Amino acid sequence: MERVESYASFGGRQEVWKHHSATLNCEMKFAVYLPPAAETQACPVLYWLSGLTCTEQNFITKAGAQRYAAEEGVILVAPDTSPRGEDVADAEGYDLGKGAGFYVNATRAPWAAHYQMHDYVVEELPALIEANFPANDARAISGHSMGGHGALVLALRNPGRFRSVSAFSPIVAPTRVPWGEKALSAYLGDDRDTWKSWDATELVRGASERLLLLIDQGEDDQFLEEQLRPELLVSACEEVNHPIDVRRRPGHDHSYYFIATYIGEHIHHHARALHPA
Ligand SMILES: N[C@@H](CCC(=O)N[C@@H](CS)C(=O)NCC(=O)O)C(=O)O
Repeated sequence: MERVESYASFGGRQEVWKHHSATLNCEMKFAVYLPPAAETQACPVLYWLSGLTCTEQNFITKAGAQRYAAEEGVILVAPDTSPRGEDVADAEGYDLGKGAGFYVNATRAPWAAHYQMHDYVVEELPALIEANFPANDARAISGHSMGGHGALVLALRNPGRFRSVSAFSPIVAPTRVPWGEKALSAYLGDDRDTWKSWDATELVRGASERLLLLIDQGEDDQFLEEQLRPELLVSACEEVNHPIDVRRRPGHDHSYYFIATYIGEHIHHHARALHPA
């Protein structure tokens, strides 16, 4: 593992590391923000999953999250959004292949050789963070758009693994919208039954844990009606009495300007779960 960037930030450090991922079978970068509290004690970790086209850079350069993580004593970890490298399969378009791993474990060629983002984010990355940084095993997860889908699905698939979950502008029903249908058919094949275990609106129906789903959604988001459709998750939650809090924000779009406006509220929400009284 090698540190490739390091900056002072709000009394702590913003770093970027690269390492060989055994799960993804390639070299990966991830960003880690260490709050000042991490100099003297082990801190809990909030994992952030970015959206389509992003790398580990978008969140750390645009969301302004470091100020809140410093105040709350929370480590932030932001992985890349797909495996990377010349021998990693890719496709035309920004919504499949590199930059579009969808946080699933692919089962189909040519994707399965590297596209195992679920296992990377749930298993390999936390093990690496908890062994090499001043991190304890209290974990939370959040993300944006494709990464909001990732946060919801990873939390719902892995009860007990995360103490809290939230999302900005998530793709809540990938089995029913164009971005999701394109990615899931490529990574998993044409049998739509196999897609359901990667869809938050399906998973919530069988959830064994009642983790509150905190969601922020801009009402002027250009992807709201075709790709995101938060009302589908709200109905599924109502059917099974699963707690959900969707905060609709007038005037906000899909961008990091929206995320930066409300990220403090999300980090506060996670900090309350991560630092039990
Ligand atoms: N219109 C965009 C669609 C992709 C997009 O909006 N990506 C969002 C996540 S779904 C994002 O975070 N983009 C990078 C950024 O804003 O920094 C494009 O073609 O690049």
